[in-house]
Amino acid sequence: MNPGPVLAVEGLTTRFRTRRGTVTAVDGVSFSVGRGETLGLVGESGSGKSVTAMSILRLVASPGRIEGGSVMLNGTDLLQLDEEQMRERRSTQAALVFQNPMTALNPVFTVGWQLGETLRAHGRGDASSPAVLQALRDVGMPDPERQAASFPHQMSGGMRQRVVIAMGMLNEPQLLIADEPTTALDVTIQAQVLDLMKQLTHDHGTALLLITHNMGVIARMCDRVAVMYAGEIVEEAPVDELFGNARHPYTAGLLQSIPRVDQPRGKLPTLPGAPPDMSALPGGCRFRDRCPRAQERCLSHPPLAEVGPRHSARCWLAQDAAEFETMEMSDAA
Ligand SMILES: Nc1ncnc2c1ncn2[C@@H]1O[C@H](COP(=O)(O)OP(=O)(O)OP(=O)(O)O)[C@@H](O)[C@H]1O
Repeated sequence: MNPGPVLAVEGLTTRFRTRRGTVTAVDGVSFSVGRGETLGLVGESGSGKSVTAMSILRLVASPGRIEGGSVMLNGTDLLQLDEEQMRERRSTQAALVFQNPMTALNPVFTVGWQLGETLRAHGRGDASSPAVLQALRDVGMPDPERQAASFPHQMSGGMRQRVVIAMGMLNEPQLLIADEPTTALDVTIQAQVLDLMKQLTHDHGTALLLITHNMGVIARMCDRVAVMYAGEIVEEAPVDELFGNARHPYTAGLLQSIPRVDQPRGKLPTLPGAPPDMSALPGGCRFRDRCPRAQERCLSHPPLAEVGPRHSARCWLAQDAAEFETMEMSDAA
């Protein structure tokens, strides 16, 4: 039996209707994440990554509204549930980790008490349950008894993020969404927290949607990558394929902007230009104005189409090249 993906997002569209105009932050986005798999969602600031995450869990606040698509979590469309059913799914099947752990932690209660509350909400124990100390041990806390009795402000940023991950994993969710989970941490701590998430999701078979603007994080963590630009997915591929054979000029640009150890400080290549105004999107390819390879044809909007095995790109040139390669292969056969 094929159990299907844990998360399957199809045609997700979320808009903000503001006085200054309508912003289509997420525009027909589709992807899926399987059990134990990590999908990276990468793109520059403002490309729609966080709104995608919030839309999946129906946490978009007004004036934002999900206006189309489906979000299947284990075969159930979350967009069709009532608020009560949705709350239940959020607490039992999915967990969120944000950049700032203090958004998930309450400053006036001890860490042990807060972990206990998570258990209690599901009738699985309380602060005195051995599961609390075990959860802290699982995320590599050196002295779980002492940490359980601590308040969040008495911990370092890295330790707090470990507590949030412990809290998220306590109910063994099938889906974990992590939005820039390590951006606020020191580089060495970042690596430790990422490795911890990788190990926990691997051990529990959790599907992980990892949002970041950092290609280095993607390389370290992901099985597959979806690249977002101006509200759309512009390329998707397995991680090695994307790094070795990027087909969309935007992805190629992002890859060039990865800091390299042999690069003198301050000489970071960045993508020239800026993303389009999301309330006045141009017709055609949205990357056109920044694209070194733009042509007349890019005035019409390219679909996201297959350019190789498990590899798709929203670019006319990439699609032409893929067609040419297929023709050459069939000629050779
Ligand atoms: N409350 C809001 N009202 C109006 N527009 C919004 C609101 N929240 C988000 N947006 C718009 O939605 C778009 C996508 O934002 P989003 O936060 O998802 O980007 P992002 O890729 O996650 O960026 P970052 O990496 O900076 O978090 C942006 O153009 C933003 O201006």
